[in-house]
Amino acid sequence: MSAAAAVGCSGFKAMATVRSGRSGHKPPHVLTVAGSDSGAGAGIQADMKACGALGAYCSTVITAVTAQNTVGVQGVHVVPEDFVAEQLRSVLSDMDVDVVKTGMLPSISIVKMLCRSLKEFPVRALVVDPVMVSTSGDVLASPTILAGFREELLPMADIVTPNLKEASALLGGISLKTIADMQSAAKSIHTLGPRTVLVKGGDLPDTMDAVDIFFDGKEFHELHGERISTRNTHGTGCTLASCIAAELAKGSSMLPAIQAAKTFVGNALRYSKDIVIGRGPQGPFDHLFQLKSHIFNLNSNDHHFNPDDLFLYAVTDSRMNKKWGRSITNAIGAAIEGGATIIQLREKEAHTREFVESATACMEICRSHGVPLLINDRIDVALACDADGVHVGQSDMPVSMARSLLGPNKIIGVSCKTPIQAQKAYLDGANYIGCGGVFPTTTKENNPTVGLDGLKTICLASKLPVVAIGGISVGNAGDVMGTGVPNLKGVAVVSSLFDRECVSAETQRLRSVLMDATSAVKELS
Ligand SMILES: Nc1ncnc2c1ncn2[C@@H]1O[C@H](COP(=O)(O)OP(=O)(O)OP(=O)(O)O)[C@@H](O)[C@H]1O
Ligand SMILES: Cc1ncc(CO)c(N)n1
Ligand SMILES: [Mg+2]
Repeated sequence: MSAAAAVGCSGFKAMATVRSGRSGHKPPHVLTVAGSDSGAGAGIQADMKACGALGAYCSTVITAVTAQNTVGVQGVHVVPEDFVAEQLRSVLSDMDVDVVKTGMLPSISIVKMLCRSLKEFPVRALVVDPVMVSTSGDVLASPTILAGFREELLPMADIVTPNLKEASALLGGISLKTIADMQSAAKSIHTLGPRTVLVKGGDLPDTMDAVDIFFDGKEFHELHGERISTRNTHGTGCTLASCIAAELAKGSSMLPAIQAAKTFVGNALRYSKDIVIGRGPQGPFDHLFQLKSHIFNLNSNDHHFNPDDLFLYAVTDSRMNKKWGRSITNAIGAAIEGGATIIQLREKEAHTREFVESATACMEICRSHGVPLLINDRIDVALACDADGVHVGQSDMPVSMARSLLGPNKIIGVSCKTPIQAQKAYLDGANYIGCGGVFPTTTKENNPTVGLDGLKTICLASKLPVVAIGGISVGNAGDVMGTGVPNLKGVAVVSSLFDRECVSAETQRLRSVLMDATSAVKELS
């Protein structure tokens, strides 16, 4: 059984904070067992930077020292097996390691000794990057380690992350040229014993996207990312595996960990695409870009998106506020008081200055209540007031562009009327979709409705959580939630809250209708 299967990956978070014997805070901890890269783009150096950037502590057991630069690998000095064992003992006997990540393991005896150490000191998850050949084509481990991988290390792994050449080597040298080849390779490698497999497509020829294939033992997931045109891709593989390890150590389950890792690599490449380090063909990238770019800054107060936030989604409308003589801050304050779980500012007429000022004031209110605030359409306003994200329509800025401007941590929602739009939203990196208009509404002109049947069809096609919108009120919200589709997480409303005299009382009424409908659905299922 794999290391994490014994305790269950999803239980990480609860355990991570209580394990330390001493009082105080134990950071998530990744141990990397890998080789040193003197050029510092890959290997141990990449692992430490990647884990640090994602907020995990990284200890290091060095298996080999390489003389390496942007031209290639000039030399390899293997650390004696006994001394690798001693390093492992030093770290594992003293520190509470959550996740072990392996990189360059230069000999079969080191592979076998590592497996013995992991049996003596079990950890919660094992991430195996089966480093054999770098993208530059240099051989980093002798083919004799393949037997050690197949027989001992892979059966203990929670995930193994071969690139195309490594996947081919693990399977006896078969050729891998297409996504279909990658899928069948992932399935075959799974039979060697790892709990899950990620075949990385960074080196797949003739692809517009950087596509990786994840196989969890049952299903395939195709992970797409924009292919960044740059020479600085040295160390992408090490970084991806370390990011997965860091996310697992922080408490994530596997698929979200991989998605976060892929987003990190894509953003790092994008940020570093023009940096020049070294004279050779393949340069390192900047793992610490988040320190330099506010756009990618992970240290902001961003609200971590939880699909349940979509339960009662209040969307403001300046005309209604004017009609009832309320300020926007009073309107959202009342909605939050009544139980709104997320707010969107939809200001189609406001001047930019006024919009930024009121959005900043709303942000303060929302943050103090732990309720996320999104801005409709205006990425610039969302950035200016450090909102939690944006909601865009099909004719607003494309989701992929909004994602690269806002960075990986902001929430992006997109309005979808068709299954194709819903699928695209997922591939482009949105967090949720808004589906509608479900019923006719006066808030939005010329808005064809999809009805409850259309809503259901789109929910079933969507891999993202869905919030229903359009003509929803206390009278029909029960029917909407009563459709019982699992990824329908809530309803978004405008006039049924804000075109009323008492916003907080209306919000409360709607909340109780939604609660009743969801408990009725739960009872039925
Ligand atoms: N140019 C690129 N743009 C975007 N993503 C990329 C690019 N190149 C690689 N990736 C992504 O980086 C990750 C690592 O994949 P890759 O196939 O390059 O691994 P690797 O060959 O083991 O890396 P290396 O040997 O350079 O450390 C994958 O998620 C892949 O899709
Ligand atoms: C030390 C080391 N580990 C892994 C890789 C794979 O990129 C590399 N080039 N060097
Ligand atoms: Mg590569």
